Amino acid sequence: MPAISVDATTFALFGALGDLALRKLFPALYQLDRAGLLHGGTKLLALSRDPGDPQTHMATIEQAIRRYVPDADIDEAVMARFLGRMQYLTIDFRRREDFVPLVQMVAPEMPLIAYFATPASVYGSICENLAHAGLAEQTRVVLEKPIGHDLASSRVINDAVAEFFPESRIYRIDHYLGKETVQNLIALRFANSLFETQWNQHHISHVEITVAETVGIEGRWGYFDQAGQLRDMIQNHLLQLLCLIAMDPPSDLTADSIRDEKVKVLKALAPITPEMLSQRVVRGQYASGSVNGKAVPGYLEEENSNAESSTETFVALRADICNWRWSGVPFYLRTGKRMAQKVSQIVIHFKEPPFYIFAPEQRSLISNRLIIRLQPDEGIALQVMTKEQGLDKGMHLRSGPLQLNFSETYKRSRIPDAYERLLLEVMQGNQNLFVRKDEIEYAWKWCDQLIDGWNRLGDTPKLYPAGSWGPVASIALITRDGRSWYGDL
Ligand SMILES: NC(=O)C1=CN([C@@H]2O[C@H](COP(=O)(O)OP(=O)(O)OC[C@H]3O[C@@H](n4cnc5c(N)ncnc54)[C@H](OP(=O)(O)O)[C@@H]3O)[C@@H](O)[C@H]2O)C=CC1
Ligand SMILES: O=C1O[C@H](COP(=O)(O)O)[C@@H](O)[C@H](O)[C@H]1O
Repeated sequence: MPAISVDATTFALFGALGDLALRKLFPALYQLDRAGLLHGGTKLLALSRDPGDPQTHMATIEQAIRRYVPDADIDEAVMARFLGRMQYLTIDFRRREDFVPLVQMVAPEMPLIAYFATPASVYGSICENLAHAGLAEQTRVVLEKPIGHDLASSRVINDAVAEFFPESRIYRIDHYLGKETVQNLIALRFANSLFETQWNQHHISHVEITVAETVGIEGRWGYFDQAGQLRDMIQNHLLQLLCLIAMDPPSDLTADSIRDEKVKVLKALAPITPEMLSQRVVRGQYASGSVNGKAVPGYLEEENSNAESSTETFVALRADICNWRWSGVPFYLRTGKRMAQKVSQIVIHFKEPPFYIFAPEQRSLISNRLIIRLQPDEGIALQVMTKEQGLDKGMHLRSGPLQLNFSETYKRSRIPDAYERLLLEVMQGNQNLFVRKDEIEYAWKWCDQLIDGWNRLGDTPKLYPAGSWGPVASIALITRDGRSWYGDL
């Protein structure tokens, strides 16, 4: 039996036949059921405007689960139980009258979780219609990212939702916060005094955050071309990672204590003016190339593409945090599609010892690094200097890792998908892993100035071959400061 207890809920998935629902959300819900983490009384409502036969739609959902859940995890008894919880309803989320049959399907005594796997432009209508149907009081709403495409549009959406729901019942998803290794950042930093005493500008020279993907835009041109990598990845996932690395210790683990500390970091990010852009930020767009030995088209040759697009698929930048802890410590961020390798990692580079007593030619070797690998091969490595072994070696130094690989050390067969964790947290009414309105707004404010600068300068992205580490200029961005991207890779 699982150690945690979860109350019965009605879980209504708006956009049940969309890409996110089929690829991520239903498989995650199935895994929760398999793990015994869905209460026996929990009901699932699959909501979509497709008027076809409900049985056909349920079959589509079942097929998606069978496709995206590993074969070894498919248990026919669980599948039957899972599908038995589900009802399908055809509903246009903008039409008030369509919510009447929904009310009949919602158990009045249970919390209703309304998950919006839809474009953000319909969030306001769904909230208004839920409220009009008399369902608001029992409802927690879950909003997918991105919320808007800039500060102004995010405020419009957040305000439309806030008209009907208090902040305490709004769950804004950033799925990186549900990744086991991202949560580990909090344990690593605040449960080990070893690190926390070193975690400042006295001891750290710089920080790298890399989220490199090998995938392209996976048929999502319509969405992605309007967004670009800055809005799609930096505004949310990478800035959240930066906050978790840079924030001061929260006084407890409550949602607001953690969020308060994250907001302080976002507020302290130094502006990057248009004059600084060329030195601090590099935009790229992938051209054709080869990824993992397979030829792939360039961004402008993707399905449904527009050959004129100057949307970026890569961003590298240097961010500076203006506070006592981080003054003079650059944070180098980079993320891109169609890169050489899928890897998300954070590298903390520590400063050299204050006085050097070893052979001068070995000086360049000396550097302690903490490498936090978020995916794949989740783990932590601390690069430390030791003496080379052997009578003939004298005091020759070498760098080696103290290594913790999570799957090997803890013999865990499966690291749960981020959505499993996040869905469970919503069911438990716990907001720790969700993003507060002001976090979203400060993140947009900082990203907006970059986009405004690009627009003002008429900036166009630099091409990089698919399967590489991005435009050459992204290497110059860091070598200019006498450093290099760790490992590349
Ligand atoms: N897909 C992904 O990997 C990720 C998605 N997201 C976010 O998740 C959300 C969903 O994305 P995704 O699944 O890719 O998008 P899709 O377009 O695949 O799915 C959205 C679904 O919402 C439905 N819908 C839209 N308007 C209405 C309406 N008025 N009434 C009823 N149904 C409606 C669409 O129906 P129809 O087809 O009829 O238009 C569609 O089934 C978005 O906010 C996106 O930004 C976030 C991170 C990753
Ligand atoms: O939110 C998004 O994230 C994915 C990358 O997520 P990961 O868990 O595979 O690292 C990205 O591909 C997508 O464009 C973006 O919308």
